[in-house]
Amino acid sequence: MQLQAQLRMGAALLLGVAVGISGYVLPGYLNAYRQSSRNVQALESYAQVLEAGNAVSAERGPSNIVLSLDQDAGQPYESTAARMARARDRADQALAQLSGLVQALPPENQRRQELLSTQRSLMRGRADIDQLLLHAPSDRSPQQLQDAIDQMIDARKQLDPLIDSFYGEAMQSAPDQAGIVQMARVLSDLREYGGRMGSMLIVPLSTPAPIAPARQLVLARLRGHVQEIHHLIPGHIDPSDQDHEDIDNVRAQVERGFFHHTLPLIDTLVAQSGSSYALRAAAFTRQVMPDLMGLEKLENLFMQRALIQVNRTRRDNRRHVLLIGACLLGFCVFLLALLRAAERLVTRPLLLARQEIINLAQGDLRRAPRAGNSAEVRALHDALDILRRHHVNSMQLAFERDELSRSLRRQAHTDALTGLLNRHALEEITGDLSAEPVRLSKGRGLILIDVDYFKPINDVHGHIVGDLVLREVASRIMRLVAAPHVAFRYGGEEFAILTNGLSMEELCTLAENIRHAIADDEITAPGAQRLAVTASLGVAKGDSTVLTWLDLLNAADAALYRAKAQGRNQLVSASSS
Ligand SMILES: Nc1nc2c(ncn2[C@@H]2O[C@H](COP(=O)(O)OP(=O)(O)OP(=O)(O)O)[C@@H](O)[C@H]2O)c(=O)[nH]1
Repeated sequence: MQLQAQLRMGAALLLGVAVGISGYVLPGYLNAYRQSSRNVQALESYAQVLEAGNAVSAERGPSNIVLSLDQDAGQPYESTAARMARARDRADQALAQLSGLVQALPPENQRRQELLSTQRSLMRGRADIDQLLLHAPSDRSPQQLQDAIDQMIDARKQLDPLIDSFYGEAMQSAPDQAGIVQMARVLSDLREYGGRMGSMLIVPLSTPAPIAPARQLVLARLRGHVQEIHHLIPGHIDPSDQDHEDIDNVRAQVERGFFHHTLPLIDTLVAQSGSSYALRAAAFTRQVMPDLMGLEKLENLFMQRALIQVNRTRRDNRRHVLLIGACLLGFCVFLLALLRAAERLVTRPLLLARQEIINLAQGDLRRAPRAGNSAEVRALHDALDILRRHHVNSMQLAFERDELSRSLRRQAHTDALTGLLNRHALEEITGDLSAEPVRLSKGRGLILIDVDYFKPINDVHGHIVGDLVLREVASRIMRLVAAPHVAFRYGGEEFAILTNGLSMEELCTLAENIRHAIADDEITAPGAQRLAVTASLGVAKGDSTVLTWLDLLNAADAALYRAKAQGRNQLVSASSS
């Protein structure tokens, strides 16, 4: 298997393991993240419904002041009316936000219905109040006043099922925040019960008049509830938690304000029913409102604390999910980079080196393109260079050897004295005449030339002059013999011309020309001696009786013999003999 494929398989295996581990760990964190997101949502919804409840409760305070408008109010009507308008805005905003939450639910859903009836009830209460405000305080009947106040209390009551429902959801979604969720609910209830008790005193204090027995009963019951849930608020709240010093302070304010001021004040006023009240309605409301706001403030702090906690958990879970995802992604990128690096640094250089080796083996000595710069790859390239140099040297040597061999071969076939091909070269063509006869190919002819009376030249003029005569005779023969005919020095003072494609007549003409070329001009020897040289020639051609090289040689030799015998300086053809 290829290295690259093996690397890819290894990377895929590692990736599989990484994905497996992530697949094992990630769902847990993902679920935790989803759960914490649901917790955040449930707590935020719960905080909104509590705010809506508080806002609707809080609208009663300024409304009560506006409605009562007694002499000791100490504040101009306009500023109190503006305060009521702000309270209405706050309630509208809170209900609108809540409406946004339940808007997605189907119209017949319980929550939507409860919210709608709250809003309707609140609108009725406001309409009653606005109607009463059209009259002077002295023209407002106690019953109309009481009805308007009761309508506002009723509007807040309409919201209770919605608060219960979001409370249940928050308790279920964020069980680890159950203590805080419950505490916020307790504070919200205290705020409403306290406000409701106060509102029930407005008409008696405004009129002034005794509190009706039925209302006294309701007041006693509400007072009982408040008493009951008072102990659910711890005296000190999580003192180890440094960012909640505020909570502790506000908690102390609530204890001082609501439990030790508002409640005793209500108790006193209820006890004064039937006699004269120590306070009028507006003054009473102004005293009580800050204590009720303290309860709201404490509740908000609790909810903020819970939201911070669940948001922190959600952020932690999201960070874990992102971290695992990023690790997986990073690992994938790392593996890809590793594969690419392996391809660039190892596989590609190896394949290119392989191609270079193949090229060298095929005799291509050019340097092929290379890749990679690691020490190992550089060592491989060095080895390739060594191989190339060795190859170049080997080829150089082989070339020189071939040259030498060609030169030796040339020398072996050349006659050193005359430069003509020698007898050995002739035998390369005719074959070994002493062995199996070799058949003549068509058109072959042979002229044998023997210098006449050469021995006396040697004897009289010396071998140096003899050699010169032989070179001159060879030179004259060469001038007349051209391809496809070839001249040889056959031995001693004897020459041979192997012809191809000549008729006997053409052979004889050539032979006669050669004879004339030798005989017609004297040869000048050193010392300006002039030597008359002649030669005898025997001519033969392949025919029906001359079939082999040996036959041809014998026929030419016999003709030459006769030329000598007949007086020399002549030619004799085998056909004429
Ligand atoms: N200078 C010289 N002489 C050679 C060479 N080769 C052979 N010879 C001489 O050539 C002579 C040949 O003499 P012969 O065979 O008697 O022939 P010839 O004297 O030419 O007489 P005919 O052929 O009968 O005319 C000998 O004396 C050889 O020594 C050579 O390369 N150089």
